[in-house]
This record gives sequence, structure tokens and C-alpha cells, in this order.
Amino acid sequence: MEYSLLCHNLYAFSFSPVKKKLFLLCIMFLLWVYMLYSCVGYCTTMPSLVVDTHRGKETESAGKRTASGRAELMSKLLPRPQNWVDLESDYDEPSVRTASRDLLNNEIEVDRADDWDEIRGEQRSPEPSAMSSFSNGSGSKKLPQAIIIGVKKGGTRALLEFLRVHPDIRAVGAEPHFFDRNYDNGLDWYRDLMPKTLEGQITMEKTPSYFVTKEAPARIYAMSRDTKLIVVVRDPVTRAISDYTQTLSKKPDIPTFESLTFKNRTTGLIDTSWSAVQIGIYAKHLDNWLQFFPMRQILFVSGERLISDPAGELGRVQDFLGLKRIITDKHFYFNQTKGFPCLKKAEGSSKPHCLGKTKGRTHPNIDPEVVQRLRDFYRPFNMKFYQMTGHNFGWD
Ligand SMILES: Nc1ncnc2c1ncn2[C@@H]1O[C@H](COP(=O)(O)OS(=O)(=O)O)[C@@H](OP(=O)(O)O)[C@H]1O
Repeated sequence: MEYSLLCHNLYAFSFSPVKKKLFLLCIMFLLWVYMLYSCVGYCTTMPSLVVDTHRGKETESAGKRTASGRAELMSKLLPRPQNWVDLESDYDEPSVRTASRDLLNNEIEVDRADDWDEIRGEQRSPEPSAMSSFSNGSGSKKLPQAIIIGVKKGGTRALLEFLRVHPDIRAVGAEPHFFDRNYDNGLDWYRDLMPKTLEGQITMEKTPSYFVTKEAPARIYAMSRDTKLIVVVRDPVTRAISDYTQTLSKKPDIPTFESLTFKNRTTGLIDTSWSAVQIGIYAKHLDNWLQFFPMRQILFVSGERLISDPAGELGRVQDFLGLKRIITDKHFYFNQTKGFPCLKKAEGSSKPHCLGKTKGRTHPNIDPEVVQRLRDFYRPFNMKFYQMTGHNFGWD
């Protein structure tokens, strides 16, 4: 009797139309609260992600949790950013960072502003094709087997973007700066920045400051003694002017190139502590690398030929990496307006692409006497470099 009464009450409860509506409303409310919660979580994550990426070194001290969080967030952003990323190198030569000049000390911040803009751009407008690779979960993240280690303003971005056309190359778009600024974050952090690769694909990155970082050769060797190293070199005088032009574009009030070049203009003594000058002493930096890596493991790409004959240089790079020559002259066209070779189709896109406006800036006119003095300064170092590499780059 009692049992049938209970059943009756339960039946009345579950099928009462008012209670049924209340029950449904409750579920809808809970769903709504859950969606709101997820949305708020997403929105608060995005800005911190950008800020962390932008801050780079400054956030390092926040500890492992922050670092791994940043790695996770960066990996979501960076492995397959917009196909034609055009980040500008954002480093200064370490020994010069300690120089007393405000101009030099501020250079990292000045350059970082470019990364900030570009990475924001990548978040805003990933192309549909980029999105499909972005969400491609196949493969696994590996440490890079080949790295473009330099030189700043040599043409490193062009080389990396051209290489990314190759189906057997996957590269991280932004500069990880692992072997100079972020080494304390550890190899897992570094690996996590890399895009996923399938068997037979090569993982790559480019950070041009490695070439002038004293600790970089030993650190890369410790990661893998088999790492293939690529250096894009350019006439050191033009490179110095290009470097200066980059800083000038962000800080128009800096002293003239001519005054920064000399320790003492009257005596004509060159200021080798100025990073723009020092980076171009290639023979000196190369010596450091040869303490750890044999010459056959380093490929030197001519920055000049990368412009005049991109397919030729890309052929050499593909051979060096042990890849089939897939990138050929059919992939390039010369854009008259830009004044540089561009890709007919960038990786994952059907549209032609040139590098952005931070690549190929108009250089200021430099006093020809100062240019000549710099040429004289670099000549013996260039000769030594040609001797070491067995290649005359024709800068003299
Ligand atoms: N195809 C193509 N398009 C545009 N620019 C090209 C290209 N190939 C090489 N270059 C030259 O690359 C120079 C910039 O070098 P990096 O990319 O190594 O600069 S950075 O260190 O990453 O900031 C850049 O230097 P500036 O001309 O002084 O701006 C270019 O001369």
C-alpha cells in the first residue's frame, strides 16, 4: 500500500508539467553559466598569451610554471602561424648589450615591437589553409635537426619562408631565442615550440643572434652534435647599414650611422663594440663554432645570391639538408615594386607572397668616405672568412 503511494507521488512529480519546465529551465541555466565561464576563461587567456610572448626574457623569472604555460600557449600560436610571417630579428649582440649607450641598450625593446605586431597579426587573420595545418594533430614535436643561426639582416627570414614551401620541412615562424635568451627554460620548453612533424620531415627554426652568441655552439652541440647549421651571410658593410636602418625606423632620434661607426672620427678608429659593426666580423664568430662543429656541418648561404638567384641558393640548401630539390625557379617571381624575389605561392596558400615592409627598407645615404673606411676595416676579416669557408662571397 505504502509502496504504491510512493510510486504514485514519484509519477506525479516527474510528469507534473510545471516541475518539468522548472527542471528544463534549471538545466538551461546551468548550461548558460558553463558557457559564460568558458568564454571568460578564453578571453582572459588571450591577452596574457600575447604579453608573455612579447615580453620574452622578462617573464622568464616567473618560474617554470609560467615558462611551460608560455610554451604551451606559444606552441598553439607559433607552429603554423600565417604562412608568410615576417618577423624581424629582435636581438642585440650580448657583449654589446652591456655597452653604455642608451641606443644599444634599448635595441631589444625597439626590435621586439616588430614581433609584437606580427604575432598579433598572426592571431588576427590566420588563412583558412593555415588553420587546417594548425589543427592538424598528426605527428610529434621534435627538436630541430637544422637551424638557421645567422646572421642578423642577412636574409634569414626570406630563406626560412622559402624553405617552408618544401613539404619535408616544418618550421617555427617566430624566433625562439632558445640558445641565447631562453636556455634556462630547458629542452622540453624548446621542443614544445616546434610544429609537429611526420617521419622524414625536418624540423627547423631561425634565430640569427645564435651566430654571435658565445654559448650557442656548445649548447647546440649538447642538444645534438648532428644539428645542421645554416648561416646567411651578407656584405658586412651593407649588413651594418641595414641593422642601423632597422633601429632608426623605430628610434628616429638616434645618432647618425657615421658617428656611431667611429670611436674617434678624427683618428678613424672603428668602434668594434657597436653591434652593427661587430656582427659583421664573420671570421671571428665562425671560429667559435668551429670549436664544436666541423665545417661540413655548416652551410653558408649568400644573402646577395638569395636575392639575385633564390632558386640556386635554395638548391644548395635542399642538397645540404638531404632533401629532394622541390623548390625551383618555378616557385619564384621578381616583384618589381618590392624589388625582391617573391613566392608565386606561399606554403599552404594559393596566393603570391612577398616579405613585409620591414624587409627591404630603403637605407639612408651614408658618407662614402665612412663606407670606404668600413670596407677597409672588414677586408682582412672577409679574406679570412673566404679562406675558412673556401668560398669567395665577392664583397671586396
Ligand atoms: N625576398 C626577399 N624579400 C625581402 N627581403 C629580402 C629578400 N631576400 C633577402 N632579403 C633581405 O633580407 C634582409 C633582412 O634580413 P633578415 O630577414 O635576416 O632580418 S632579421 O635579422 O630577421 O631582422 C633585408 O634587408 P634590408 O633590405 O636591409 O631591409 C633584405 O635585403
